[in-house]
Amino acid sequence: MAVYTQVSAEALARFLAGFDHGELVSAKGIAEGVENSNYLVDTTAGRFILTLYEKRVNAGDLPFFLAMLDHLAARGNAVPRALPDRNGVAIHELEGRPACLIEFLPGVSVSHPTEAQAFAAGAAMGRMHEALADFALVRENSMGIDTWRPLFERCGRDLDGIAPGLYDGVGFALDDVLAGWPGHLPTGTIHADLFPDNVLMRGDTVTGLIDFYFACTDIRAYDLAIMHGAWSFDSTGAQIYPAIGQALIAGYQQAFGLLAEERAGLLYLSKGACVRFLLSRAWDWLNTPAGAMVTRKDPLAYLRRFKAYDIQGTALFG
Ligand SMILES: Nc1ncnc2c1ncn2[C@@H]1O[C@H](COP(=O)(O)OP(=O)(O)OP(=O)(O)O)[C@@H](O)[C@H]1O
Ligand SMILES: N[C@@H](CCO)C(=O)O
Repeated sequence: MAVYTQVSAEALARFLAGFDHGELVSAKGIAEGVENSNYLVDTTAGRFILTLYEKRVNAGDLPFFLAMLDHLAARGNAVPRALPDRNGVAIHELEGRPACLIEFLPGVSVSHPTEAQAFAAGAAMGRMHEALADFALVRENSMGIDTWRPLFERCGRDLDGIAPGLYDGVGFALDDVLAGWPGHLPTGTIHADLFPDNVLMRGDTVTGLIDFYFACTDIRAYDLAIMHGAWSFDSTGAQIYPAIGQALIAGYQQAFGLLAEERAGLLYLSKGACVRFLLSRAWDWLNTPAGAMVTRKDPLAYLRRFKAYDIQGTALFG
């Protein structure tokens, strides 16, 4: 359960008093997620999400994320905006952490997406990229390709404590990805973490894209590659569902389009996404603070994905 920071009822009631969104009725920590502390807050005026930003979110980046959400919402994308208080301020401090009160969106995230759901989610990413084509702000990817070797070296031989041979396995994957990376592809503003748990759906309809706190400026097709790895495998990474990946790509292509060179680059972008999530999960596995109510995610699930991409190759993206 991702609640790193506890919020007292008194502090939350005082916080809400600054907004025109009713008085506190109830609040409970949300089980999903690993990055930030999230609470579901009911007030006399409705339902909201309270997010306290933790270790990986730099407070200085919040204006970028909130501007991106406003930009997308203004163009009809279903994304949650951070709500301003009576003074027009959206970024606050609560229990010593940066905090925002955020619109609640309906829908649930699916654990086993169907092809129709994958098509709809790919199309939602395509519409998001379309809407972001004229978004002017830039944010470097804090988990981008240049950070992978330094993070690998910081994890070092401790990786072998997670699984024997993991240090060599990650080293091989990293060398392969750095050699094949299609760094020439078009860039844009990307979500960079659009896993199934960050897409809210009702049936086959996308009702919300959430969790924009890795959003950045990077290769646009890398966003689709991240999605491919997250959606078209089971959670252990042992089982691949190629038709789900094809549906994602088809939905994206229909909504936004995909250049032939972007399609050709998807294999190495997807392998790169495996290295990125393998490393962040391994780092968290080795460094999760004692007492945090959070379920660590399995790094090995991304080594298995990497191996599947390595064996099956470009046929997966044809
Ligand atoms: N705006 C929203 N509307 C409805 N539910 C939301 C909203 N924001 C977050 N949630 C719920 O809270 C959960 C955790 O949110 P979120 O994914 O942002 O957390 P996180 O810790 O940043 O997660 P992650 O591990 O994906 O980075 C979501 O899975 C969803 O159930
Ligand atoms: N989506 C990420 C967690 C957020 O970085 C993962 O599954 O590893």
